[in-house]
Amino acid sequence: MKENNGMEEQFRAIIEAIGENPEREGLLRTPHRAARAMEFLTQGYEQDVGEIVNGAVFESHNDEMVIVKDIELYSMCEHHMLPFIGRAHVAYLPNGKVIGLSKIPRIVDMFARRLQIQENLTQQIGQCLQDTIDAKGVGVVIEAKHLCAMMRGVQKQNSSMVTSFMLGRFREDHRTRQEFLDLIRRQN
Ligand SMILES: Nc1nc2c(ncn2[C@@H]2O[C@H](COP(=O)(O)OP(=O)(O)OP(=O)(O)O)[C@@H](O)[C@H]2O)c(=O)[nH]1
Ligand SMILES: [Zn+2]
Repeated sequence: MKENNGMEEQFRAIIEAIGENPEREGLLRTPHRAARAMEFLTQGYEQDVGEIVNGAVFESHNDEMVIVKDIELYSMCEHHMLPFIGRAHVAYLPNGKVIGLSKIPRIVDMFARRLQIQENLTQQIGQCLQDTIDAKGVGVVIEAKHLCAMMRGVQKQNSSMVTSFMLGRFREDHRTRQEFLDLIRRQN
């Protein structure tokens, strides 16, 4: 964790700028808490994929599609610094190698814990997985709700954004893409 990088003072200034009193009891430790929270929510900048994957790439002759679906996703939009929240579905076709199951949600979190737009987040997850296991194809779909469009702005509570990124066989072969989309739509 970064120490004393000025964030606490900046949060104190924001509290003052909105007309609140940073000295009142309930807000005394808020700059500290908010800075810690922001550091957590942006810790993806400090992480790298080598550390996260930690060598958990295994040889396998299985060449059927692997899907990890319904990965909870919490990120922050880079335009308003408000959360967007949803689910990521990640699939790949192995090419002699598979990745440790837990590593896919870890890769999702590494990119989600940065300031993002959903399209770039989707692409970065897919490209990172491809670079790590050299798969025959990779597919990523993210469905998310953006608080910047719910709490403020257009104030639409029921719309969500769906983005996808397909590489290799998922891009070239519509049956592979369809199989992925069908499997993530199923309830179980
Ligand atoms: N494509 C994309 N747009 C996003 C994402 N997150 C937020 N936005 C949009 O970014 C845009 C920024 O538009 P601006 O007009 O510069 O900002 P604004 O005045 O706050 O816009 P409104 O949200 O429409 O009030 C808005 O349309 C947001 O809905 C995202 O992940 N992807
Ligand atoms: Zn936004």
